[in-house]
Amino acid sequence: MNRNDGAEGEPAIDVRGLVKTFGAFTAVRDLDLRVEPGRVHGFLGPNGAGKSTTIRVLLGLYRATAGRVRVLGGDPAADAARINRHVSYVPGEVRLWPHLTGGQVLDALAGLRGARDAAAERRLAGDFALDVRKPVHAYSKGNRQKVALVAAFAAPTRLLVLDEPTSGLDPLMEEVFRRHVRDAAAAGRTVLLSSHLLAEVEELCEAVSIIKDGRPVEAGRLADMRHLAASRVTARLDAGRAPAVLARLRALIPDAGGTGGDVNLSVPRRDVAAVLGLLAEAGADDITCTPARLEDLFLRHYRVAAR
Ligand SMILES: Nc1ncnc2c1ncn2[C@@H]1O[C@H](COP(=O)(O)OP(=O)(O)OP(=O)(O)O)[C@@H](O)[C@H]1O
Repeated sequence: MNRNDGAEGEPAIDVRGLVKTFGAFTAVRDLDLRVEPGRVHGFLGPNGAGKSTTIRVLLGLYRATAGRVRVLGGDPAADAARINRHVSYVPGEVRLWPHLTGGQVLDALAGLRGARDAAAERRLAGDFALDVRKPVHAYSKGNRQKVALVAAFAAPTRLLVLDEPTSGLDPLMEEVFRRHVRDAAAAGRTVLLSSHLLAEVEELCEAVSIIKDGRPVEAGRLADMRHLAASRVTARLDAGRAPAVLARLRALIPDAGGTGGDVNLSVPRRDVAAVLGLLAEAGADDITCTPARLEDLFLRHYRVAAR
């Protein structure tokens, strides 16, 4: 398989109507996931939402119960070995051969893949401050994760599937990780990133898919989602005038309310200018406007999931 395999412009990952059951339990239902080539795509959802299960189907480790799954133009259920030569995978909990050194693990992984870029491995091990001479059993969780990340980024692959890859990394190494994700995308590689670090997702991902209880709840470009998210507007009004001003605000924000003269509003972006104008005209003091944070949008989905 080379870069020209598959139809031109075909998504790197194209999942339609995926269902995965374990006995009577349905872990994933009716999931669509489309990841464009050369993009960093966030895959989000609360614990147990079905992210790792979906990823295992993409890698050919689990067989889909129903649905259509295409990875790099192929079917992982039929062709996992061929597809996975072009895929780097990092799980959240990295298990390695305990008696090998980090360097020997890198040798073994490259041997299994049949392709290697040793210079890139050395550079990455340096960036991640990984001592490859140590045996795996002497590594911390973070260091085991670094071995997997060095192997993943250094391998000459087209797709990186990263399942909570930074859960053991300290903030400095997390920054090194982000730099390499950006470099991978700049080099035309595709990244599927499952993460609970919403700031990481917000910084790295151009698009996200959010799932809960195995079902898709939101998918799209982050720029569009930011546009949909609401800004927070607060202000202090003269208590006597507050009821009249709130009545006018309700024409724009139906659930606008306040205690005494304090107002605290969640305002869709398109209404921000009108609301600020109205408050200024009403002589409000201490007006603040905090732009939409994607984290609020993500957490809303998480909270709904927790109910
Ligand atoms: N092999 C299995 N057999 C039975 N149930 C499973 C199996 N693997 C996963 N599940 C169940 O499927 C659901 C989805 O699990 P999954 O690990 O895919 O979630 P996740 O989104 O990756 O969660 P987390 O963020 O906690 O890693 C969970 O309820 C889990 O218990």
